[in-house]
Amino acid sequence: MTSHDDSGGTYPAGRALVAAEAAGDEMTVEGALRPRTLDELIGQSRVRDQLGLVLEAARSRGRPPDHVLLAGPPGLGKTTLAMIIAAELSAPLRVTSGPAIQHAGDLAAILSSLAEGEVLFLDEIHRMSRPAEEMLYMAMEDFRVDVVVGKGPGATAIPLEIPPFTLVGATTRSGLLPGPLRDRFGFTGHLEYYEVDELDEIVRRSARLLEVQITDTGAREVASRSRGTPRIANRLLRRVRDYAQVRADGVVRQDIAQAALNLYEVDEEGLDRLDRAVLDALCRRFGGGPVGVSTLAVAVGEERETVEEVAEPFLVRRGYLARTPRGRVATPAAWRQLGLAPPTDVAFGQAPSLFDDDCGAGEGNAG
Ligand SMILES: Nc1ncnc2c1ncn2[C@@H]1O[C@H](COP(=O)(O)OP(=O)(O)OP(=O)(O)O)[C@@H](O)[C@H]1O
Repeated sequence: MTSHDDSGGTYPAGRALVAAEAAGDEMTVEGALRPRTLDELIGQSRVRDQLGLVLEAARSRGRPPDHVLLAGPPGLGKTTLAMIIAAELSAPLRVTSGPAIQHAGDLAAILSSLAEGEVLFLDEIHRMSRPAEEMLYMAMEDFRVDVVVGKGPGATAIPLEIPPFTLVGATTRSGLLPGPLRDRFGFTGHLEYYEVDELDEIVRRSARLLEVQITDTGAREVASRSRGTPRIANRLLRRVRDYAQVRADGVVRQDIAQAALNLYEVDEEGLDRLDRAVLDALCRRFGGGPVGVSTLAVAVGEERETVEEVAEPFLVRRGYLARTPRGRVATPAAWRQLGLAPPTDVAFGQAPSLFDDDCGAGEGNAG
């Protein structure tokens, strides 16, 4: 069984979704769990209200809305919102990402093939190449690009009209976007981490779609360990469901959720193996910092981006880690989390930096 997706595609529902789940098709499952309209979206009430107004005004004018920038940590719903924007406008959606656009020509090819009113979703927009970015400025403002033909002194720029479209850019690092690009978005939605109550609702909705039996306390347990992130909530739900099926009667009760999440090393606060490894390296190996994020990433055997975009925002939010101009610093709470006494001889954040390798651009996003 399939249901129609407002952007023209189909998505599995009911038994078909359960079958995709059973086949381990995570992308299909994740896609099918996405809310399809602003009304279906749980949480993010501020962005929902603001965006709702932008879209309604555009609809009443019969014109594409201003370009939209969605900023926030991974897994909070940027892709979901881009799909909702297209669906609410009854417009087709084209999906691409910054890393896929390395040359201005790549972007010109996409832009010139857009239909009037189409929504172009550009994920990880901060990772686009500079020449493509410059081409995008003109496209966003004037719905026109200059395609350069030839090289050297003989090169000529051929102006190319493009139909009015709406760009939806998504970024986990809005601080890295150049001012001229940021200024060309008429609306910026800052996605916030979700409250436990909202995640609770998301978990119960996903459980319904996946035909997982879950008790209220079971859902609460999953929600409270999901570190404010719907993608994590959905993932943990699938893991506790596995556990409930294999080790119990299939019903996700609180004790089952606790046992499963303990097995997967997700603690009561939602800290996982990577979070603990970061805190452990920071406190035990680097004396609480300050230490550069690249050094920290090497110490835990992860990519810098993963530490910076996945672990850090949550640790900062929980008050375990601070980003200072001199590097990352463990707070007294971090030491206590690891069962260690915070050092008393060094004022918080004032120690000389051990490895000031990367306190430049990336630090601009602190907080
Ligand atoms: N408000 C919400 N209500 C219900 N489910 C949500 C919500 N936001 C996100 N989700 C779920 O979380 C998953 C991740 O969302 P999405 O892919 O939109 O995040 P993202 O911010 O684009 O992440 P990334 O930046 O990593 O691409 C989706 O499968 C979707 O089902």
